[in-house]
Amino acid sequence: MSDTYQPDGMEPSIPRLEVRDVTVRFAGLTALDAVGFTVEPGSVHAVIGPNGAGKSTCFNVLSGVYRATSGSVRFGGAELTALPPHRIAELGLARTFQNIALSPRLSVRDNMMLGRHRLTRAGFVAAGLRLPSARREAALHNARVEEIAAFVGLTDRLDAPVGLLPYGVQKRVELARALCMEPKLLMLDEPVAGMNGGERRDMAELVIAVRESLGISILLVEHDMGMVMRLADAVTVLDFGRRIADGPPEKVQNDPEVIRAYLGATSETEEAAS
Ligand SMILES: Nc1ncnc2c1ncn2[C@@H]1O[C@H](COP(=O)(O)OP(=O)(O)OP(=O)(O)O)[C@@H](O)[C@H]1O
Repeated sequence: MSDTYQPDGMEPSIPRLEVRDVTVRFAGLTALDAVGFTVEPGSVHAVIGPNGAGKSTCFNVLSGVYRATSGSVRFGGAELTALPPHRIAELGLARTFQNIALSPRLSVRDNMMLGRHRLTRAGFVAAGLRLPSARREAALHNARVEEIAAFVGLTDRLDAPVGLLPYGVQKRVELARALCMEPKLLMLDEPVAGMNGGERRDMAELVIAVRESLGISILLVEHDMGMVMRLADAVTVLDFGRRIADGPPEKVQNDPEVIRAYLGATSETEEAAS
């Protein structure tokens, strides 16, 4: 991993993300019930909770995939709740997905180039005709992709088709592609799900490196408690769509309602399995 990676073309200021009273209803089911939290600039903020608590719904609202029934999400001066996903991405929110969402036949380089799409100025025609301006721009994007690949430790995989890479490396490519968007807020949906111990440690180190090198905010949904407690500056806990706790990890970890929600979830799972 290189430590020379620097922000590129970013405004120096990272906006605060303010989620206020967000409610999402699906035909009779309240997936999020007046949920609120704030992601401070440059912090790592985790959203945790038992299965079905509303974590993915929350991510989907922030990235514009789902529309909130009510409530507000502000990123600096911008209200996000009425915006489509590509506009939210343009404002500097980039995300990864719980299930890998890469093009498996394309190389790592091409998948990362797709992440640069919103930053590409040359029009379709100029690019198609290979005009000098478009070629110069492509070269700059390629150089940036190589820089980011070096940072996340993917240099020797750049030309490999993503589908042939081990799972842990594919998750790393997803994160690299999100970084290619030059985000101000990086949203990671279960970044270590399905990984073995070594891969988990590598990913945790990478998240720390992103925060330290770039100073961007990171919002994390994660089941791995060890990872959350180690990485997060602040934790929001959801249960049945409601926020039941919010604060620094050590405070949240000892909160009786949080312990009850997790123990309840465990005993229900055990009952279902028996
Ligand atoms: N598109 C949808 N249509 C209907 N119900 C949905 C939809 N998406 C989520 N839900 C419901 O909303 C609730 C919250 O789901 P969500 O996936 O946000 O939880 P989660 O905390 O991410 O769970 P997990 O940890 O299992 O991923 C669940 O009851 C789920 O079934």
